[in-house]
Parts: sequence; C-alpha cells; structure tokens
Amino acid sequence: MSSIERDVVVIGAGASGLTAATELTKAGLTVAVLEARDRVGGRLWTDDIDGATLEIGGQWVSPDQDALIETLADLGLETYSRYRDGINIYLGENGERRTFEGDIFPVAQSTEKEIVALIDRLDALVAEIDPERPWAHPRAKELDEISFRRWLETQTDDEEARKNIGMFIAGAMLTKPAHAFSALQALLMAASAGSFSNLVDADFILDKRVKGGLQQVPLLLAERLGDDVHLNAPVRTLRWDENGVTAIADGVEVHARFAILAVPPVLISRISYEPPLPRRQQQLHQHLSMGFVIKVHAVYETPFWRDLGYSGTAFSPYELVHEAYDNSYDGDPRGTLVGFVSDENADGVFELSPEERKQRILESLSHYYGEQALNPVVYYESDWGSEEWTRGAYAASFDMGGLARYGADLRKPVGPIHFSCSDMAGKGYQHVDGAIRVGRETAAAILAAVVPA
Ligand SMILES: Cc1cc2nc3c(=O)[nH]c(=O)nc-3n(C[C@H](O)[C@H](O)[C@H](O)COP(=O)(O)OP(=O)(O)OC[C@H]3O[C@@H](n4cnc5c(N)ncnc54)[C@H](O)[C@@H]3O)c2cc1C
Ligand SMILES: [Mg+2]
Repeated sequence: MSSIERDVVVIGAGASGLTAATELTKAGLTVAVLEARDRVGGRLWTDDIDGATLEIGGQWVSPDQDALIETLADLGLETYSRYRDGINIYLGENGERRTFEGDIFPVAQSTEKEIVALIDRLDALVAEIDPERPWAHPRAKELDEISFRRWLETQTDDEEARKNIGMFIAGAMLTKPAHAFSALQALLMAASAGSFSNLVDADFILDKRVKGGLQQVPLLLAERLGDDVHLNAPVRTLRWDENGVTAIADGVEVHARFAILAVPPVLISRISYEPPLPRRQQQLHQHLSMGFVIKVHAVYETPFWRDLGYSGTAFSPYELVHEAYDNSYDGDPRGTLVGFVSDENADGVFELSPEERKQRILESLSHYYGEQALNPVVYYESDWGSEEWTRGAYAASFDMGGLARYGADLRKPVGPIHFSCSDMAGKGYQHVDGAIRVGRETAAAILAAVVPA
C-alpha cells in the first residue's frame, strides 16, 4: 500500500472529477485522482468493436453546452455534424409509417394541435424554473408530488399527444417510465437544456460529435495530470474530520485536506465513511436512482437509408426502439444506426437470450428502415446496468418528491467532502456539459476555502 499526501483527493476520473482536478492543479494545488476502473472516462467510453469505432457512452454535443465546447477547444478537439439530410420517419400506433421534416411528428391534426399546446405550456413553465434551483419555484412541492404521466393526463385527453411528449422526457432523457418521476423533475430536465422546445429538437440536442470520440476529453485531461491519476484504485473507505481526509483505495491511500466525490450519486454509499456521513446525506442519497437505457449500434456495409432519401432519424412511442439516428463514424464509409431501448422495454428484452434480444431490436429497426436493417455487419448493445461503477444509464434522478425535499442539499459539502457529478448539475444536468460545470464549481468552492478572498 503506497501512501501519499495531496491538497485534494478526487474520487472518480470521469469528466467531472478530471475537470475539478485540472482546475485545482492550474491554481497550484496538488491532487491525486483515484479511479476504480482500469480506464478513465466513466460514462464516456469510445471503443473499437469488431473494427468499428463506437461511442458506448455519451457522444453528442449541443450548441448551448458552452462549458463542454470550451473544454473541447482547450484540448484541441474538433467536431463534426451528425448526418441529418433527408426525411424523418414516424411510426403510429398500428405501425403506420409516416415521413416528416422538422420537429413535429406527422399525427392527426387534432393531435398535432394538442402537441403544440403542450409544448407551449411546458416551455412557459420551464421559463419559470431556474435549473440551478428548481426547488425554489413557488409551486415546486406541488409539481414534485405529481408524476409526469399524471400531470400530462391533467393537460390533455389525447393519448398519442401525451405519449409523444412523455417520450421526450421519459424514454429519451430520464430513461425512467413517466409514472416514476415527478413533473418537477421533468421540468428540471427541460430547463437544463434551455427549454422544452430544445429537447424535442434533435438537430439541437444531437447536433455535433467529436472527432476521435468524446472519451478524448477525459483521456486528454488525464494525460495532462499524468501520474496523479491512479487506475484500478476503487476507494473503499473515507476517513474524515474537520481537518482533512484519508481515502483508502486498493493499493493506495491518500491523505488530503479535501475530498471530491466525483461519482454517480447512487455509488456514494458504496464507500464506508468513518465517521458515517450525517443523517441528511444518508437519507437523501437513497432518493436518487439511475435511469436505464440500452444504446444499440448497428453498422452496415453502406448507409443504405440515405439512398432511400432518409435522414436516419426515426421515432415512435409505440416501438421497442423509440428513437434512432444516423450515427456513422467520421471517415468510416460504412453506415451506422444508433437506437435506444428504454426503461421497461429494456427490462423486457433483458429477459430474452442475447440472440432473441438482437433479433427483436433489429426487427424494430426494420420497421423504420426496411428489411436491410436486419443484417448489420457489426452489432453492439451498451449494457451500463451491468457496470459495477455506473449501474445504469444515462444518469441519476430523484424519486417522487425527492427533488423538492432534498435537491438543495445534494451538493452541500460535508466538512472537507465535496460532491461533483453531471447528475447534480442544473444547466447540463445528466450531460457532459453539466459534469464539467459542476467540476469547475466544486474546484472553485475548494479554492475559495483555501485562499479566503
Ligand atoms: C449510454 C450513454 C449515453 C449518453 N449520451 C450522452 C450524450 O450524447 N451527451 C452527453 O452530454 N451526455 C451523455 N451521457 C451522459 C454523460 O456520459 C454523463 O453525464 C457524464 O459522462 C458523467 O460524468 P461524471 O464525471 O459526472 O460521472 P462518471 O462518468 O460516471 O464518472 C464517475 C467515475 O467515478 C468512478 N468511480 C465510481 N465509484 C468509485 C470509487 N468508489 N472509487 C473510485 N472511482 C469510482 C467511475 O468508475 C467513473 O469513472 C450518456 C451516458 C450514457 C451512459
Ligand atoms: Mg467524474
């Protein structure tokens, strides 16, 4: 067991922890980053699968994500646009296949009217929410007591309108069923992206990708930190008092003035604290849980849908794969589709054998793009639910009532222990941009404590 001394120990080498470590180092403090896995990046993971470069975790960059965009520029990383030329596909309740351009799905005129009205109402509510303090909204408690599903039922009797709007936040973002989170949690998700209209605009939310893959961000940040990043070093125990901490990981222990817990909130209680964390933290960490989604990649000899005039963008609240996109990798002449299977649908297909699951998922893709979708040359399912150091995808959110009750305390430091993660962000919540923002803010809070103004 090696024993080292630093100003700050950072637990977790994801985008958030590495950003905090970078900022502290720039300000002249010494750091050690302890990472459980044999790689950095956490939920950012670009890998070669059977000869195809795939983003197993996060990948897209949207134009409002200025913290991420600054980091990309700082690291010299370039972006490219997601392919989106051509027409989009929508499948209705009975499998009716309709094409469309723009954001509003091709539904009956009465349903379209309800969808537009719902988007307007959500935009108006979102405008009242400060994503950094959603609990401060005058109706926060009331909005946190009703599930998003029930709230939608109070707004319109049109089931297809509700399913479409529900899908954007439930299946596509929080990756939990709409009965499992509150209207307030849904509003935070939308406010974190600027507006609800932004969320339904795939060309905004899924705008750019990073050349070489988004894992370049943590890889390059870690490279700059050099030997201060320790891999295969899961922290098991954190001893703390008002003067400092000792983080005990496999093979290494770090004595420091401060600790940053840069792990998903569901993993905070995996560490033993001596003494235990206070009552408030022990309680509040039980009220956050990870969503669950399977990200599926299918690589084909050619991007055949483009020749048929399709953009690759496809949606249906009635399909196993509720959304899919052209995800062809920069410079690869082959065509790649990415699709998502969310929450209860994901539970369902994980009951099947791998072969059956693959078959069901490819069949769903073929409902959108035709028979050719059945025969990819590379096929891959991300399974973040099986990752010990993540336990779900994309990120964590509060249960019903949890955001109003505990939200304000989520990032409050406990003595020398600070918390940093995308799942604790306001702007950029559940996204890399949020991970970076919170990482910067956590570093600033520690610097303010070290060097009083
Ligand atoms: C499939 C998928 C798709 C996504 N798509 C997008 C996207 O397109 N755009 C986007 O912006 N975001 C996306 N996201 C979300 C984004 O990836 C995350 O919000 C972000 O990467 C989280 O960064 P983080 O540093 O907060 O947490 P993490 O990346 O989870 O990092 C936490 C780190 O802590 C480590 N750790 C945990 N416990 C311990 C311990 N006890 N000791 C030491 N280390 C520990 C973990 O191994 C991990 O490396 C996606 C996520 C997934 C899973
Ligand atoms: Mg991190």
